[in-house]
Amino acid sequence: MTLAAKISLGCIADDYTGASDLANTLTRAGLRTVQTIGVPADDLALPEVDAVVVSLKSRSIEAGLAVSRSRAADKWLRGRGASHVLFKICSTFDSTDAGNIGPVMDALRADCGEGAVLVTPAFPETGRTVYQGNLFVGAVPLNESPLKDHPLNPMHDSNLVRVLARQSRTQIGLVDLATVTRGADAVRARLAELASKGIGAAIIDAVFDRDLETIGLVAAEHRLSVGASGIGLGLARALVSTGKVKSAAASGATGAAVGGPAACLAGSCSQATLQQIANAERVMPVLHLDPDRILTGAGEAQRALDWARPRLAEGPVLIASSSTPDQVAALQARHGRDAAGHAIEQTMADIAESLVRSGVRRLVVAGGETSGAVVDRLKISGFLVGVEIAAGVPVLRAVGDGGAMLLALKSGNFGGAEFFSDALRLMR
Ligand SMILES: Nc1ncnc2c1ncn2[C@@H]1O[C@H](COP(=O)(O)OP(=O)(O)O)[C@@H](O)[C@H]1O
Ligand SMILES: O=C(O)[C@@H](O)C(=O)COP(=O)(O)O
Repeated sequence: MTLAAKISLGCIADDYTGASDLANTLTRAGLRTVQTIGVPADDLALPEVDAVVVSLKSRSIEAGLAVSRSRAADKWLRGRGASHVLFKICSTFDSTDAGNIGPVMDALRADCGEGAVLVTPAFPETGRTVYQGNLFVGAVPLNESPLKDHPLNPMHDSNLVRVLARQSRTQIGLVDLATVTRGADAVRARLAELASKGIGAAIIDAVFDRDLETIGLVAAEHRLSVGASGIGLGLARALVSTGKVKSAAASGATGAAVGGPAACLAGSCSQATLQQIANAERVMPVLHLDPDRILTGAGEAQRALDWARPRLAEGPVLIASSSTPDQVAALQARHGRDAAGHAIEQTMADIAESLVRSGVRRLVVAGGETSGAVVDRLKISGFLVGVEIAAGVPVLRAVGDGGAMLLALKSGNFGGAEFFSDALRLMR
């Protein structure tokens, strides 16, 4: 990989949609940013950039593996000159008591010798705010939000000090909103106080972007932070305001139109995606996969391809495995949670691979794990960030040898009611 100058900000994202969300935020804040899939190969040619977001698919894997992959990414980023690394997690703190936020944070902290790490999933633009250590999704606490029904990591506790303490070996403190409101010096003093007590990480409250700017100023003086796109925004603005990065036009990559057939794949079962699929039915053909047939190996991918191929010449199609929480729970009771998730993800990857072989060059994928499985199968090595479709979701242009291709990787919870047609309109 040819990165001429040293990078100013290194990021490790625990899933691919999260990575594109962060890359979008950094780009819009003026940082020239590239998203890589995994730790880049040495021969990957990329333009000169300020920030690199290494995308891992480490959110829902065994904690030890998540740690080793994250450490490898961290080593690579620091080797390219990144003095600060942001570990990008989900704005809804998606994790279980086994990890992987705590174990990865502990390992990265030990590697860089950080005192107390600032942690916040706040991302006000998408309604994620943190107050007194409690995460709110819109107007409701995390444990009352649709995340309570997530297929892989249902979230039942909105108090992140408690949630992170269950996953981490270090004690977890709190930097409250009153302190953040007093400014960067107050945050610095509180963080030093926590570190002096041996507290290794602190959830920090943030409700507005200005809170994240304060947090970013302090975080940028440290080696490591943990959070979602909001803290990315704060870090990027801090790097620009302190002159460490010369702000580029916040445009994003353009490029020649790609054209050709377009398809959408949805594996997210979030409330937002279910609504987006229902709305897409009015404007494009939609095929609902039968999850039981996927689990019993009954040729569901082939059925989907036979359905899609003759329709592609007429316009975009959407193929969805998504079901309601009751249906997800019933399927998982019959087949097991991990087996169900894995089989459906791999079927989505099978379908994506065959669609691309059939000429599809514009692909919208809904769901973080689903996007990970699809992008891995397509062997894409990285993305340049294009225009924003919705908060947290940019158009992505694949880099590498696979030919011109545009993708949108949508976090299950993101996007407006007409997301699929909004995306396709911008993916030319
Ligand atoms: N009908 C279904 N029943 C059970 N699990 C499903 C179904 N459809 C998709 N899944 C699985 O649910 C998980 C959704 O996660 P993900 O793709 O990350 O979406 P999100 O972005 O909403 O978190 C994936 O593992 C996917 O394979
Ligand atoms: O921070 C966020 O909410 C997103 O960037 C993200 O990580 C979403 O994860 P998925 O919903 O699993 O796509």
